[in-house]
Amino acid sequence: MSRRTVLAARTTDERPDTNEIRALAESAGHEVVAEHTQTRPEDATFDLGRGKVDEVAESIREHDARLVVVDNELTPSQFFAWTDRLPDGVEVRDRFRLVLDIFEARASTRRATLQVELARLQHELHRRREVQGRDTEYKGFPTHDPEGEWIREVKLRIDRVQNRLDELPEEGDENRARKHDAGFDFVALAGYTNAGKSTLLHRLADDLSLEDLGTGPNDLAETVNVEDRLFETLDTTTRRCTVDGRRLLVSDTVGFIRDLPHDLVEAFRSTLVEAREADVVVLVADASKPVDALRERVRTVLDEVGDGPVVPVLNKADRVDDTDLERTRAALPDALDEPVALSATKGAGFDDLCERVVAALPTETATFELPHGDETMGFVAWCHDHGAVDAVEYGDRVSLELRARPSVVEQARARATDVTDGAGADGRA
Ligand SMILES: Nc1nc2c(ncn2[C@@H]2O[C@H](COP(=O)(O)OP(=O)(O)OP(=O)(O)O)[C@@H](O)[C@H]2O)c(=O)[nH]1
Ligand SMILES: [Mg+2]
Repeated sequence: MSRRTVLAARTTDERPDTNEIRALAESAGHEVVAEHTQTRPEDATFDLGRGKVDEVAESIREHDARLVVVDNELTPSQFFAWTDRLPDGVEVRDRFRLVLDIFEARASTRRATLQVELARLQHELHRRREVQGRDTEYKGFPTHDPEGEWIREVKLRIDRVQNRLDELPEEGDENRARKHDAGFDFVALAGYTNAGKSTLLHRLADDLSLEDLGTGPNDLAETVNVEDRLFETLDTTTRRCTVDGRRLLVSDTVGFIRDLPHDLVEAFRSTLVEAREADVVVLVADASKPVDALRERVRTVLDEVGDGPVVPVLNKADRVDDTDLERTRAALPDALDEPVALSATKGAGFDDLCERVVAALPTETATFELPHGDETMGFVAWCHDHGAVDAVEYGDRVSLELRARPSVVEQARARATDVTDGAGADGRA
């Protein structure tokens, strides 16, 4: 529900940057009418100082606001202290609850809905544990629970949701191995929320007019028309494309955000596995962000994506001039390779990206020489289906150069041996 909203943000040693929390509040559908910031250590009662909380309360009256968003994670007691200090009927959201609200509103698949439910319950469990045994009676929140009954009840609900999640069909390791053997390479797009991952995925698949594995026809329109809706994608979408003869399964993943609440990260772990298990991760960053914010965002994502090859992308290059782009390039963490500058909406930089992704894939090459015959033709067709055939020549014998995943090349060698053995001639692999 949309509400007139006042923001409150505190950081310990620098002026708080409210851009992100504002974008989050707006993504949740709220109208931000005022903001109040403070630089100081955390106050145990409110997080911000008491005087600042009173200033926020005053601002709420003045602007007739109904909601306060605090850009930190509040403890249960801070949460209730805020509610007590504000005019009646005004609600409080901290960063966690706001992000959860957005996730809840966006969840459109059964998996995403259950994952959000799991995160909410886990958070509830932590809160209950925190207030367990305290004397204070928080509004509507029982604290006297000597038998631990409320905690048991939440745990039961967590088990129930977890069981339902476990029952959903998984893209398991077995499936992945089968697709690898069939010649598919896995590429994951990972990045901060709103960096342009979904736009890039659509462009990659559409530009090459390749088969779409299961996204609705309207989701591009939705993605492109709405400016800066955070956490647009909550479930993994996978599309197929062929680049330089290699067949890729490219997955979009849920976006990251600074301080993404731990319970949410846990709940969405299966989506993140997509990035961790990929052959190559394309790390998408929004080049139009200020350099410091961008570096921080890239680090946040890097921490989560595992140790495999990473191709960094500076997307939205259309929004910055060359000087700024160079500055951004230089500011990326040293551990990263040179980034690819790209515009997913304008379609620039795709050739570079494709080249870099293919170069990062696990690859082996082999040359085969085989006798003419039906079996060899079958072998040639198999190679085309499972990898990139860089050359085929039909001379005295058929000669073929294959470039593919090492496991595919291994299968090809076995098949070539069968062909030559069957033909009673010697083949060379
Ligand atoms: N100017 C410009 N805008 C872009 C570009 N790529 C994406 N956008 C816009 O950035 C916004 C976010 O794009 P998405 O593709 O939804 O971002 P995402 O990374 O999938 O976001 P989440 O699903 O929330 O993690 C949309 O409004 C896009 O139109 C680009 O290259 N240039
Ligand atoms: Mg997305």
